[in-house]
Amino acid sequence: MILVSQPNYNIAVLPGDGIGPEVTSAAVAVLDALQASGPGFSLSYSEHSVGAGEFLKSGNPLPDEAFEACRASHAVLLGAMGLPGVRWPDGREMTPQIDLRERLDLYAGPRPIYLYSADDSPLRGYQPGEIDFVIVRENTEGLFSARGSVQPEDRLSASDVLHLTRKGCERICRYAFEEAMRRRKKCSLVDKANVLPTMVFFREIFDEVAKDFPEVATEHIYVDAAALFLVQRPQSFDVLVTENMFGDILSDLAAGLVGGMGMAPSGDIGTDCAVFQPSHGTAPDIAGQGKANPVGTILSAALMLDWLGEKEAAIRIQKAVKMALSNPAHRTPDMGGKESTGSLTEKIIANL
Ligand SMILES: NC(=O)c1ccc[n+]([C@@H]2O[C@H](COP(=O)([O-])OP(=O)(O)OC[C@H]3O[C@@H](n4cnc5c(N)ncnc54)[C@H](O)[C@@H]3O)[C@@H](O)[C@H]2O)c1
Ligand SMILES: CC(C)[C@H](C(=O)O)[C@@H](O)C(=O)O
Ligand SMILES: [Mg+2]
Repeated sequence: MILVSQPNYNIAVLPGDGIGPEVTSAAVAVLDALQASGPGFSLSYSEHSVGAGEFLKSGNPLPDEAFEACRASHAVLLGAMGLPGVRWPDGREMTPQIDLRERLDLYAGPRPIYLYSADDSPLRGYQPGEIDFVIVRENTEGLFSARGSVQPEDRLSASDVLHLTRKGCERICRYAFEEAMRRRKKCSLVDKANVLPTMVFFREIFDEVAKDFPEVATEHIYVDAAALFLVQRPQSFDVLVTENMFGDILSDLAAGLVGGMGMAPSGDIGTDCAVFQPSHGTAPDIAGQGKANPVGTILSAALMLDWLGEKEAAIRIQKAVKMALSNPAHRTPDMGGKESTGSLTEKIIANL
């Protein structure tokens, strides 16, 4: 008898705050159902407390034990972190997701946007799949790198510096072009090179990297126009690459085109470490009520499997989501439906 060993992936699960625990349990339930069908690999989980709730307990929103578990795992599945009332003394919220991105060097933030059903979009006339693009957000520098900046005590002014490096711009552009090569071979740089010298620099590097990808069509779009075109003609986009803060803002706008925050998955990807989480936050307005839309987190789990190399399993989850959503009644309240987080998850599992 020949025993073939199958890979086992250790997944650090960070439920976090607000609806985070509800949506991560939904994604883990889908992964469990997938595992039960014998996909040729196994998953083991370790759960860690992080976020605003953990800060209130221990004084640290990202305890060393949780951080080390993330570093040592094959991948991390995160819910959401932060609560508007829990802040550092300088007034900023606890945002340990940024610490994770920076400390683990998770420089690429792919945020795929896909329309599952015409009625889910506030835009008229788009059929399923006709809105299909990915925002590649630079995750470790840009305006966010100013977050620890010390402000003058006189309270007469305040400033944050937008910092970009050649290394950071090159690697995010290369990631975006590689993504475009796997997709429809178009890459749009979203910048503000009409005003900011940092963005002239970003554009120069984008154009340099583009030379290595002659098959990919390119364009430069100012970020304000990009917001307009995303609403007016989202079908014209394939891959958009942009600075950290611009990517944060545009990815919420883009989620709105396909049904809202609950429909938008994301990855935070480094060279040998990655975190997967929905693009949304902790939604304190609906937390603990079973109303959270689990789709973004379930699709993030699919991105995780894809990144681990389990592409077939990732596609099975994406297809199960597609089939479940093909029934218009299968919607949570944010999308006008009556399903709970748990009942929609069951519908997805039934289609696996
Ligand atoms: N990645 C993260 O962990 C992350 C992302 C964004 C915001 N936050 C934090 O979350 C808190 C709330 O922020 P916010 O209100 O600006 O953004 P949010 O994304 O939590 O909520 C915005 C709106 O979308 C709705 N929504 C979000 N996710 C949903 C889901 N899965 N199902 C149904 N409806 C959903 C909310 O009910 C709310 O109306 C803040 O503390 C913020 O810092 C965390
Ligand atoms: C909570 C916040 C720090 C975070 C970000 O801005 O990166 C979130 O909005 C996101 O989009 O992941
Ligand atoms: Mg955001």
